Amino acid sequence: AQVNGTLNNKRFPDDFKFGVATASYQVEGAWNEDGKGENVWDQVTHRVPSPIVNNDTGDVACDSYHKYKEDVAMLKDLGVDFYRFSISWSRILPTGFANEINEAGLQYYKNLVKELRANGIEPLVTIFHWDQPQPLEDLGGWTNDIIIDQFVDYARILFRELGNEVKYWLTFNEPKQTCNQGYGTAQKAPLITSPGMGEYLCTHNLLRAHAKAWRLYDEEFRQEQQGTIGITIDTPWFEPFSNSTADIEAAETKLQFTFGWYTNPIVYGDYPSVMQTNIARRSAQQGFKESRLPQFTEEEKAYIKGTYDFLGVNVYTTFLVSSTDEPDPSMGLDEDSEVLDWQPDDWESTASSWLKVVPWGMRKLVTWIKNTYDNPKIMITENGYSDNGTLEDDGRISYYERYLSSLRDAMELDGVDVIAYTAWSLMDNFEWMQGYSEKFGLYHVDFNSPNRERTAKKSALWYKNLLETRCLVEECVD
Ligand SMILES: O=S(=O)(O)CCCN1CCN(CCO[C@@H]2O[C@H](CO)[C@@H](O)[C@H](O)[C@H]2O)CC1
Repeated sequence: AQVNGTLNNKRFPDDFKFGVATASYQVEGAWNEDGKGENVWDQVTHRVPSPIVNNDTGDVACDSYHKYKEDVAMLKDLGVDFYRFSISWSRILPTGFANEINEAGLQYYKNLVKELRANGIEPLVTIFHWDQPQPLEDLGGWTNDIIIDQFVDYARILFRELGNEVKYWLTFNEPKQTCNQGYGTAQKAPLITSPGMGEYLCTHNLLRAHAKAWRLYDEEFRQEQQGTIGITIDTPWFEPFSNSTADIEAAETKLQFTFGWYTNPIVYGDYPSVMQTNIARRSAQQGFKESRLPQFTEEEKAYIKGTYDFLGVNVYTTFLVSSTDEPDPSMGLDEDSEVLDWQPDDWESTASSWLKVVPWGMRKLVTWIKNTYDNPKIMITENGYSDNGTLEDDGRISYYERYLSSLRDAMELDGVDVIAYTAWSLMDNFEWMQGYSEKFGLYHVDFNSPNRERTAKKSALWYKNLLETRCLVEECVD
C-alpha cells in the first residue's frame, strides 16, 4: 500500500527510536509547591490583566508533579522507547543561584526517572525549556551574561544528581523562541519588546552557556556516565516561491537567520555570514556605531565549535519565501528586511495559526540539514498537530502518517542520518500564550476536572500500533 511517498512499506529500522515529549511548565503544575521558586511563566501568567488566552495559567496544568506515575503508565501503554521531558530550573534552584538546592524538587525528577527506568523507558532530558527563574530575569535574564555561569551550575547539579540514570541530554529547547519571542517581539515570556537588539544579546549568552555546559559534560561526566548531549533547534522549512535565483537565495537567508543562527556557531564556530553582513549593513543605515549582532572572540569561536553529539530538530510546518526588490530597512526584523515569507491560505490548516500541514517540508528540511552541516546525527525532538481536543483525531493521525512518511523518504532516499522521532505531545497541555485552547496531545486531558483525567485519543492507539509494527502501512514487507 502506498502512503504518500515513494517507498512501499515505510518500515523504520529496528534501531530507530520513537518517543513523545512534554515540557515542565506545560504539564507539571505545582507552581509554588515543595519549595519551587517563581519562574518567568509564573510571573507572566499571573499578571493582571493576563496576556494569556482565557487567563489560563500553568499553576496546575496537567498536574504531572502529582500524577507522574499515571503519565509513565500511559508511556508504557504507548510502548515508547523514550520520554522527552524538561526540568524546571526554579524547582531545583528556587532563586536560580546554585547556593540553595531544593531537595524536594530534585527528588521529583529522581522519582520520575526511576519510574521511567522501572518501565524500560529511556529518559531524554531537556535542561531548559523556556522557564528561567524570575530572580535571574529581574537581573536581565538571558540578556545579562551573568546567567551563563548560573546555567552551568544548574546543569552541573543535574549531571551529578541524575547522570547515572539519564544518558540523553538536550541543553536548550528552541533558543530562537527563547530569544526572538522572549526578548525581541514579546510573544513568549518575559514578553520584552526589543527587536533587533534583545534577541541578539540573549542568543550570544545562550550559545556560550550551551557551549560551557556541553564542555562540562564532555570533560567531567561523559567518561564515567557514557551519555550523549545535544541541543534542540527549531525551524520551519522555507521553500522558494519560484526557482528564480533571488527567491532561492531568499529562502536560504531565512534558513540561515532561523536555523543557522544557532547551528552555524555550534557546527562551524560563528554566526552565518549572511546574518553578519545584513545586520552590519542595517545597523550602519540606522546610525549605530557597531553592528547590533555581537561578535565572538577567536577563543569563543573555537570553544563553541563542535559542541554537539547530535542535533535535535523541532519541525512542524513550512513557509514560502520570495525576495523583495526594494528591501525596506524599516520593515520588521533584520531577517525580514530582505525577504518575504508566508503560508498560502489554501494550505491545510490546524488549530494553530502558524501550523499548516505540509508533509513534504519534513524531507526537504532534514536533507538540507544533512547537506549544510556535514551529515550530523539528527533526532526529531518535536513534530505535532493541533486541533480542538476531539478524541476522534483523524487529522492528527493523517498528519503523523504523512510527516513520518516524508521523514522515512529522507532517510531511505537521501541518506539522512535520523536516529529518533518524538511526537509532540504525550497529552494536551499549556500551549503558552494560547493557554489550553490549542490541543497537541495523543491523550486528552480534562482541564475542567481537578483530577485532570487523561483519555487516549484515536491517535494514541495509532501511535501504539506504529511503535509495535514500526511500519506506516498495514502489511509490512521486509
Ligand atoms: O510568526 S508566527 O508567530 O506566526 C510563527 C512563529 C511562531 N512559531 C510557533 C511555534 N514555534 C515552534 C513550536 O514550539 C514548540 O512546539 C510546541 C507547539 O507550539 C510547543 O508547545 C513546544 O513547547 C515548543 O517547543 C515556532 C514559532
